[in-house]
Amino acid sequence: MHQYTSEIISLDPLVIYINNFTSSQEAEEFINLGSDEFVESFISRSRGANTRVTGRTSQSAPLPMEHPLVDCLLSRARTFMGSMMLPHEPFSVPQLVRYFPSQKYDLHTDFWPEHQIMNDGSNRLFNRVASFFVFLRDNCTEGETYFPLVEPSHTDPHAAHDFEKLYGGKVARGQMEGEEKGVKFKPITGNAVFWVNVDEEGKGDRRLIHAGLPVKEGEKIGLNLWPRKFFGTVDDLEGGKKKKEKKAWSGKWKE
Ligand SMILES: O=C(O)CCC(=O)C(=O)O
Ligand SMILES: [Fe+2]
Repeated sequence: MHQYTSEIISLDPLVIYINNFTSSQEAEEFINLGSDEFVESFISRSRGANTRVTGRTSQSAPLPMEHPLVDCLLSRARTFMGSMMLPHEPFSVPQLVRYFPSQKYDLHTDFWPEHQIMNDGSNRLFNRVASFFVFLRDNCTEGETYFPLVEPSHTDPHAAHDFEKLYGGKVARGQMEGEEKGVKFKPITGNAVFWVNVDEEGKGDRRLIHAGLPVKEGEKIGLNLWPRKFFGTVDDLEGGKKKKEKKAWSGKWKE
């Protein structure tokens, strides 16, 4: 039986740190399962073709969902989510992401501003209701995952300066334009960050913008798990009418 522990970082929006979400051995096995498949990362746009952009310079690789180890991890993630996920709601294909020195992923959200259409012919709409980002290889300096708009929930404001001590250096305050802002998570093999992207009505929460900060030295590998939630069908949305074309939106915060 695999054991992990969790710590709430922020209640609203909900961000949870998970210790030992995978063992180091599992982490290496996930890397091995995907490492032949690495290609330059692209950004999945709301509409239109996926594109390569300068804001994401990493490589990505899908993991085979039917592999018993991947299936086991997805069940672990499903159990973690409890009633947030209905039994018929699936995960997207898990995605490894790898960074070498100076590679990064600029600020973006993991949800789409417009729900996506399932490609199984059902016409159901879905979005990435939450995200798990699991650190699988931490052989690097810097390369933290940074959330500029998430402030840690403190019951005692005087405890703020003890922040790093509180989380044993795994979580630190971030900086933006010279000011202390948000939180950043240090890559530590096996540990994960979980957050909720989309509310019950299907509205995305832009406070969850985040970035993979540039790796300074070494190599960082992470794994994205994206639980999908269904929000009706195309027919509910359009009332049978053809929808107007909207400008593609990549989930990127700024150009
Ligand atoms: O590499 C990171 O720290 C974050 C990666 C990420 O946000 C993503 O792949 O969507
Ligand atoms: Fe992301």
